[in-house]
Formats: sequence, structure tokens, C-alpha cells
Amino acid sequence: MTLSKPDKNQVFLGTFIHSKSLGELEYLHNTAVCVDASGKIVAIETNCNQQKAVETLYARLGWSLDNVSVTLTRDGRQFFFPGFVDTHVHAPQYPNIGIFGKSTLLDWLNTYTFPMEASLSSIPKARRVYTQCIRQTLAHGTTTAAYYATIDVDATNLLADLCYSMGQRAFIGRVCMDHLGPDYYIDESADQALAATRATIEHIRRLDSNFELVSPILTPRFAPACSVETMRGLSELQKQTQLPMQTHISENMDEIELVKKIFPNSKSYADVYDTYGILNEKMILAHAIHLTEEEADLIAERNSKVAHCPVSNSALSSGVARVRWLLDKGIQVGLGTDMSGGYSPSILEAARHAKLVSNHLVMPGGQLDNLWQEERDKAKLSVDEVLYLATRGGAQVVGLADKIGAFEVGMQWDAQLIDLNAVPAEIAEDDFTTHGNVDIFGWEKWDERIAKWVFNGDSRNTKKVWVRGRLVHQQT
Ligand SMILES: O=c1[nH]c(=O)c2nc[nH]c2[nH]1
Ligand SMILES: [Zn+2]
Repeated sequence: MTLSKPDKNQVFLGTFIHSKSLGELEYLHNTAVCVDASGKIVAIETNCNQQKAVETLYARLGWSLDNVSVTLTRDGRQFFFPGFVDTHVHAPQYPNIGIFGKSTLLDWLNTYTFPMEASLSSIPKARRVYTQCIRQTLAHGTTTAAYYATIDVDATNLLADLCYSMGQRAFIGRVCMDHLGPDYYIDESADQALAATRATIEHIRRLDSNFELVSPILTPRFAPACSVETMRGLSELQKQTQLPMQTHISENMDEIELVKKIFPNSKSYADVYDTYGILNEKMILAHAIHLTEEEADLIAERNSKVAHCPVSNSALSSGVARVRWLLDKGIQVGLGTDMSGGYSPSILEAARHAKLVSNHLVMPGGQLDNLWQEERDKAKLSVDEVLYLATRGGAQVVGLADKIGAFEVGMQWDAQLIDLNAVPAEIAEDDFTTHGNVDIFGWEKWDERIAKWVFNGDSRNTKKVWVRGRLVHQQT
């Protein structure tokens, strides 16, 4: 199967906003970004307009006028932003978003999650659910997703096929769980879990031989659901294949107690993964809420990454992760929707929630409310910081920091066009106070405009989305 690529070189002109570093967004106005037909950014020129682009850039790049398509932002209301990276999302749980009631992790898994995941062994149902999940995440600007699928190989392979054909950059995890699961949804043995994982790897190798767009990711669900043999086997498989890996850690207090019971000789939850050889620089750990100081130091030492899932952590009453503490230890952190622990397909929602829960940490009664004022202020994340986590931070977590997450020569054009005028101009001019969020934008400075987007924006603002230069979503 071959994926259609843009057959033209492309120029994007206007305003570009991206993270320069954790605490600093860069605003590039009157800028041209040139993207070749393979989807790679080959030139960036500031102080540029369309005429100058044609006169100087095309000549420099050897491009001819008839083989370039041009996309412009409208001044003041539109900008290009790097595509979002969802570092932790369960595609088969998509139909359950918003259903969690008063449950917490372990009863939520048994009540809602395992039955839904098991039902996706029906391929027609898996096709419907996965198509809609990919469509919705793309519509919310997610250009890269680290997916958990299910234990079913055919349905997992279908998720890979659909990401590939719909153009979303994706990591596809066939879930391994051979311990403590319900009878109707469990791997028979470690050997069977590993064989099924290899079958998905081979399928994806046939689909995308160099894993350029879609890659397998080794996926032990979490320590309570994996035998020692499965974790050891995945460690070996990782040594052979160099593939990334993902799992959950320290999300919920009952889960942590369960881990202690199952692994009485381990020093900690993180130590379980370390003992069986899977805590390394290719590991993405979701949640990481209740880590001890020693565990966080071990994770930093192993250079494992963290997927921060604030919406899920609030929905399942799991706790508040200390993101600044993780970052200060040098741990790379990205954002995850964790659908359907999280109720939303939107990384923008995760970003705004990350900011708010960092405030909760230091409010009266919060975990860190006894700190000095200066430290309390530091624990709070800024808008610029949560947007970094949504893009560049996420890129680091999934091992693609040199390819995606920002606008730099040599990187891929994985981007979204944001329009803060959410309704068509002619309607907005007629009645600008009653449609969408159009009435709030327009008078403020750019950094304030971005803050307003983070707290009020939604998929109506995401007009177009590209992955590797290919247009993969366009609002109708
Ligand atoms: O948020 C979560 N979602 C899951 O599906 C899961 N499985 C184990 N631990 C989990 N946590
Ligand atoms: Zn999860």
C-alpha cells in the first residue's frame, strides 16, 4: 500500500507560532515556510511576502511557479501552529468518553473499559470506532498519537491500516495482558501475548517498512496485568527491534497497593519495570502521579518519559501529577488525552487542564500549599509551558524531537491552521456576538490571544491539519 503524498512543493505564508523552549513561544509574522513534496520543511524566511517568496525563495530552491501551492494566513485571526502530539490514548475506548461516574481506576476498568475493548474483536465495529477516533483526533489537531489498541491482533492491525490511510502519524500498541484480567478478555499466556505482538509488528512492517508514518509500540498494559515472563519477553523483543514501549505507572492508590501485593520483593512500582528490563529511554510512562522521590530519580536516570494525562487524572479522581517536579528532575513530559479515562479527544483540553491542575497543587488544601510563595508560583505551569508539552514535549516523549513539534528546517510539516474567527466571516460580520467564540478575539496582544485560544478554543478553530505535508483534515 502506498500513501498519496503531496505532489507539489508548498509555501505557507503569514503568522507562525511555536515553542522555542519550555517557557517561550516564538511568534513569527510575515514569514514563509517552504515545504517540499516529501513534506519536509526546506526553508524558512522571515520578513517575507508572497512576491519576495517567488522572487528569492523559489529561485534558491529551484522551484517553478507552476509546481507550488500557496496557503496564506489571514492577518490577526489565523496562525499556523505545530500539530499536537497525544502521547497516551486508547483508541478502542473512544465510544466511552464521558462515562466514568464516580468510579476509580480498577472498578472503571472492569465496569466500562474491558467490556468495550473486548467488543472490538468485531472487525466491523472496530472499523467504525477507529475511523471515528482518528477523524476526531485529527479534527482536534492531533497529528501524532501513541495509541493503545486491544489484545485482538486483527483489530489492532486495522487501526494501523486506518492511521496509515487517513494520514495520521501513529504508534500502534497491541495490548499485552496475561494476568488478572477478566476471563473474556485476557491473553492465554506470555508466549501467546508475545506472538500476537510480533504478528502486529510484521503487519506494520508490511504496511510502512521503515515505520515512517506508522510504527508499532510494545505495550504491556500495566504491571498488575502482566506476568514476569511477558515483561521479560517484551524486554528481549525491544532489544531485537529497538521499538518504543508504553505502559501505565502509579496512577491510583489501590493500583499501587496491588502492585505491592503482586511484587512483594520489589522496592517500588518503578522498580518492577526496572527489574524486568523495560524502564529505559524508549519507555513512555502514563500518569506517574504518586511516584516517590526515589522512583522519580530512577525514571530520570533511565531517561524514561512521562505522558501527563490531567483530564483523566481528574475524571477518575486519580490525583494530581507534579509536572514541575518531574521537569526539574530532567524527565521529558508530554500530554495525553488518555481517552476514555479522559473525556475528550482534544490535546488543547489536556493543555488547559494541565495548567489548571498545576494551580490546584498549590491552592489551600493542595499537596504543595505549604511551600513558600515563590515555589508555589513556580509549580504553576504557564500557557507557554503547556503548549510546549502539547507539541515539542510530546515529540520528545515519542522519540521524534528532531522531526516534529516545531517549525524548523529539516523537520516535517505536521501542522494546523488555527482560525480564531470560528464562524464564516459573512456571518460574523452580521452578528458577531452570538456565534461560537468569535466575539472574544481581535483587540488583544498576541500572547493574550493565545491564552484565550487555550482556554476557549475548540475544534471549530482548527481549520486545516497537515501531516508530512499532506492535508489530512479540512473543516467543511
Ligand atoms: O487510565 C488508564 N486506562 C487504562 O485503560 C488502563 N489500563 C491500566 N491502567 C490504565 N489506566
Ligand atoms: Zn491509559
